[in-house]
Amino acid sequence: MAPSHAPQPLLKDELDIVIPTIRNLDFLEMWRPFFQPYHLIIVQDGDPSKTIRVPEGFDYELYNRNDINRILGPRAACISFKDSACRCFGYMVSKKKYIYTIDDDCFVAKDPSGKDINALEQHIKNLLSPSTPFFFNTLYDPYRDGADFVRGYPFSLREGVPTAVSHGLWLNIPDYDAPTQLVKPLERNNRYVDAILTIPKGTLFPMCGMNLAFDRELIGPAMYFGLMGDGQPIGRYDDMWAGWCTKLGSYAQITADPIDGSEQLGVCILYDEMQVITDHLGLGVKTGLPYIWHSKASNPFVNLKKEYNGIFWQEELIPFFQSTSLPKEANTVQKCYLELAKQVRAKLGKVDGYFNKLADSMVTWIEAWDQLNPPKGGVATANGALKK
Ligand SMILES: O=c1ccn([C@@H]2O[C@H](COP(=O)(O)OP(=O)(O)O[C@H]3O[C@@H](CO)[C@H](O)[C@H]3O)[C@@H](O)[C@H]2O)c(=O)[nH]1
Ligand SMILES: [Mn+2]
Repeated sequence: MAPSHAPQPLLKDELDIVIPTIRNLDFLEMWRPFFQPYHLIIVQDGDPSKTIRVPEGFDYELYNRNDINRILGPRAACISFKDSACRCFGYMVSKKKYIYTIDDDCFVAKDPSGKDINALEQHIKNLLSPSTPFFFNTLYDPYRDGADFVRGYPFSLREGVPTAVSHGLWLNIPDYDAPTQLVKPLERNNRYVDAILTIPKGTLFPMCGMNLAFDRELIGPAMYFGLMGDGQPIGRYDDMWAGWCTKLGSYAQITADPIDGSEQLGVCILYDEMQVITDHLGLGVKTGLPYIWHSKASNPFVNLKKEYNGIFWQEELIPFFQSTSLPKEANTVQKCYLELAKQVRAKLGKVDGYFNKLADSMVTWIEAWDQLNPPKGGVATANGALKK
């Protein structure tokens, strides 16, 4: 037990750590100094009859497929089986403001000085400091110690905007797709870049779920990791799908009512349960530090089988996301997401019938999210109805 004068770990009671696993949780021993004060939500994938041992001393809740089916009933169909996408169930059942998700083959990395990297602490700093999506700061994150806004950076934009997502990176095994893994089987990432960047507005990015944190109250309902894995024609695009939707969902382009003739930029953000589209404020997404040490290269041939449709379809998906805009009535994350599901069905259904199923799952996800996370003052009932 830490002495009472010891500083409390940042966001100790406001953050859950979500871990998808089809293996074991031995990796937690290495993370114990950093993770032990926090609550874990373990999503056990695969055979629910298998017992996953959680190392002593961790405060956790563990859900297997039987639990997911029991809690969500028919809506459980939107949670992937036999794919790391199952992790998003943990986002839904959490009651905390922040989420950190990490894979079970990711370990504590060392910085160039040889010091263990507390990835969780860095993610929290990233989320608690603003982002700068509207104007690029060439000296990287201006809010870090030892950095600032450079000359020519507009003072009107230096307040920055709330950060919704913190995307960490990986030393050793990088998150390459199967073709790249196949041609570069021995490549390891040994390059530690001491930088945190805000991803500019209107720019999509390939979000990896291996080492990721986000503000659940700002963007949680958009963090659906899609319908992947068992029974689906695609896998290992779970985090990519969520990243595209989330980045788009961060900016609800208001196509109506321009005030001064310019396009209003609006987002759906939650302020104290009030949902506000705010002009000129977006939600920031940061990438860069912290690094984790990724130890396991999954099998590139197995990955190729899972990914090939994603590699093919993404050439149509990216233009879809780049050209999508949301109506001004979409004034909550849930409404943004449901509008997006409509457009997925209308515009991607012709790419492949799978996208009709995915659009349905997106709607089911929001229904399940609202079932488990009723607005304050309402009580969720088993069938998802809201009891006042
Ligand atoms: O069927 C499954 C497979 C895996 N898991 C758990 O998910 C994570 C990631 O698994 P793994 O380390 O095998 O996969 P990678 O290729 O290294 O991961 C990258 O690809 C993404 C897949 O979408 C993933 O997010 C990336 O990090 C581990 O915790 C497995 O135990 C699972 O639950 N079910
Ligand atoms: Mn891995």
